[in-house]
Amino acid sequence: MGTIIKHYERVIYFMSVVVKCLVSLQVTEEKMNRSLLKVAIVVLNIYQTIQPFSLGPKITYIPPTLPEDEDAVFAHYETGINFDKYDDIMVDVSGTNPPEALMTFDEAMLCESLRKNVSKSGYVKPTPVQKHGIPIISAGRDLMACAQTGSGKTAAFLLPILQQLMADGVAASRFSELQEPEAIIVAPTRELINQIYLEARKFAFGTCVRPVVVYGGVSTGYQIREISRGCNVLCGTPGRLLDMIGRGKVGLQKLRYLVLDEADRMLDMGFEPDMRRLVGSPGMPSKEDRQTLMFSATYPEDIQRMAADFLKTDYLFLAVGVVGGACSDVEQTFIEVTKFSKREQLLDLLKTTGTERTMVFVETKRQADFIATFLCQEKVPTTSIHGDREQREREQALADFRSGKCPVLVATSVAARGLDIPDVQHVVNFDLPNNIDEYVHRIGRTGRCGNVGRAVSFYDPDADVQLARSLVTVLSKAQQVVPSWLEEHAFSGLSTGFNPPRKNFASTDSRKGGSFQDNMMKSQPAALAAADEEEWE
Ligand SMILES: Nc1ncnc2c1ncn2[C@@H]1O[C@H](COP(=O)(O)OP(=O)(O)OP(=O)(O)O)[C@@H](O)[C@H]1O
Repeated sequence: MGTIIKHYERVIYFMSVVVKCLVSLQVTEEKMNRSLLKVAIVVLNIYQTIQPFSLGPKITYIPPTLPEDEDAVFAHYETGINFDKYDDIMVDVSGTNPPEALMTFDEAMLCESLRKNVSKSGYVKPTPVQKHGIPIISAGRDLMACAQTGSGKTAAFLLPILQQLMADGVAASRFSELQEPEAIIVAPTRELINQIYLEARKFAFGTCVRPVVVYGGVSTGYQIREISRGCNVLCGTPGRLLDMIGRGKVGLQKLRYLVLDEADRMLDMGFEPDMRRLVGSPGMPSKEDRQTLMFSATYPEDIQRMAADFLKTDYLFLAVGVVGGACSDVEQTFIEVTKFSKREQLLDLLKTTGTERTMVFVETKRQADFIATFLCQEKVPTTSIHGDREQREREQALADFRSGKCPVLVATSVAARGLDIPDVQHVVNFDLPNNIDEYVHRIGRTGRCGNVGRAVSFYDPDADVQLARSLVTVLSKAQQVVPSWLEEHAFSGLSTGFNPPRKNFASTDSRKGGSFQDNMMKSQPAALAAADEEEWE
């Protein structure tokens, strides 16, 4: 019986690979007729259903070698016309004796090579989270920070850490079996941690500090070799990090900094046990003996609990902007649709956006494949990213989207969280998410770093009414026009029952007594519906 299942599985696996190839080659209607396409999609669906039960092939993927030339390392975003508006964002720092904020990068007293790297990255002026975060971290304080999407959180923690490591002249012992990094950075998704690594690599360029990244979907042997070549800053997704520690490749004796980025997402994705295992790993310095930094877009009760457990009692709390609020540089529009009209509406919309980079969010992996195939058929160069695609395909999809070869990227939420891709002008919520935090994160893929962007959401009254109130609140707080029909839905009574506000959400430090309760902003704790068995890390 087992053998029959294995054969069956192999056939289905083989067919699914063929379908995926056809999809990625953008096979169009002329080459493959519609009925064949339908059969192909059914096969793919069957494969996706049975795949979780199979052990799957051994992972052998090795990512392409990164270019070493300066132009590639320092390729960056141009800051947008609204970059200076960041200065008007409300900032709240609480806790005892916070250090003074800095106003310029010069005041950060960065060492020469780091200063040069910051300038080559095109950074002229720090963003608010950097102005406040850098001195707090440099002063050795633990930090819990909440700041809006695209506002420069990564550099806020990387710069002071790298500065300290460079000032202390750390250098990784090359070609040693066991590496003992001074800093560990954890983030929930492969793409996000890779992005953080690229930023670290950029700022550490030409210095002795060596960052390394580890995440799922890539050959473990390859990553072990990368670590053994020297590792000062280890960036990783939770599972792979624990794996490397468990295999004795990474020791924690020298650890000075522990950074948990997108902490709320890590909890939503069920990584709390992994986080607790990490801080309880043998050799992990106690919280008194390490500096712990947590970044989160929201500050619900479970994050406060984690902050209390992981951070020193005198940690500082930094809130930049409306926590959980949308970036006002994104123009948000809503179109009332029915489930059956969405596809045609999407096509109409994409015809107006032309070659501008557009991310289309859908709820499920199946839907992502289906919509991407549909768009390719309609001659819109499209690629897709979700947890069922192999790592090689995920990285290729991002590369094709970045380069503009495929200006449309269809994605599930989890795969696209935290992505920082230049020139994403549009975000389309083909399916609205079922919680408001997710909505804010998705639309934050555009309008980054002072640039303007546009988000269009398809609102299906049959499916999305529970989100209406939170949407109205987000729109009003971001000074956007609220359509009257959306307001009607929001206050129709239907909206309330299904969308209980998340308790204890505070945009200020809960140790002050949670003075500001922003109930309207929240929906269910984000046990992500779209998460449907995605493989994140
Ligand atoms: N001071 C600065 N000047 C110019 N560009 C900056 C500055 N700080 C950050 N950036 C750039 O802005 C972009 C967004 O930064 P980053 O990804 O750190 O944002 P984020 O706050 O982590 O966003 P998200 O919450 O969506 O993950 C990056 O491309 C980064 O290099």
